[in-house]
Amino acid sequence: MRPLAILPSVLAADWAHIGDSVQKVIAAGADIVHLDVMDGHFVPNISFGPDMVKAIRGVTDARLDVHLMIAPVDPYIEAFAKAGADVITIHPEAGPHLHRSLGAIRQLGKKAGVALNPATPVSAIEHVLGEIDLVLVMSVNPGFGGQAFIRSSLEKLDRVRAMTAGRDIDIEVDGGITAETAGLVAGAGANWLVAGSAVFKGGPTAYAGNIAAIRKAAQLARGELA
Ligand SMILES: O=C(CO)[C@H](O)[C@H](O)COP(=O)(O)O
Ligand SMILES: [Co+2]
Repeated sequence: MRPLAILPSVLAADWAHIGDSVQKVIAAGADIVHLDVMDGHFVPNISFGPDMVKAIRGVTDARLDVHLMIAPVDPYIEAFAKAGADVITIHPEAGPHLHRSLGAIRQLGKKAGVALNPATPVSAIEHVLGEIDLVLVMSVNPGFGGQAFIRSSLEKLDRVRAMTAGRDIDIEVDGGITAETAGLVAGAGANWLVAGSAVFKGGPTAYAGNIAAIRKAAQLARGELA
């Protein structure tokens, strides 16, 4: 089994104290930081750009997982790589040549991911399996935190697991992940669990308990706990 990771999405962090929030959530047990970049065009919301990634890079050595919900994506890949991303994930709909964009990410020395929207078929990754390090299964429609988990993503995770079996590819799930849904997605094959609202709810004193509850549910589903 591939290592389990819990990734807080800073979309739900305290943006007035972003550096502090990120450092506290890492100290509370988070494994990797998930950064949602939205352009108001590919998705109906605007978040932040490479300068925010650079600022967060400046306050932590933790891995940064940058989820690009922007189109066109190609002109911005290098800026996010230079800003300090470790993983860059793109949507197949965001550029004309997915294979080329993935190659560009790896050329910059970064891990490359493909994100599948709820309506995007798993076949979108079939011919780029050799070019990716990660598949991100969206379990909400992209654009906002705090949405309800879409259950059909469980079947999609199953299919992604079958398609990527035997390859060095992590399976990430993003949207509506809580202590309740974490076990379901981990049981269906996800090993990177993104959670925004469910990690940051209750403020800094609650981060450790929130992360532990998500991790425990996932570990139970993976058969790692009695
Ligand atoms: O990519 C995203 C939205 O497009 C976010 O990563 C995701 O929604 C996380 O937020 P929450 O855990 O609150 O659902
Ligand atoms: Co995301």
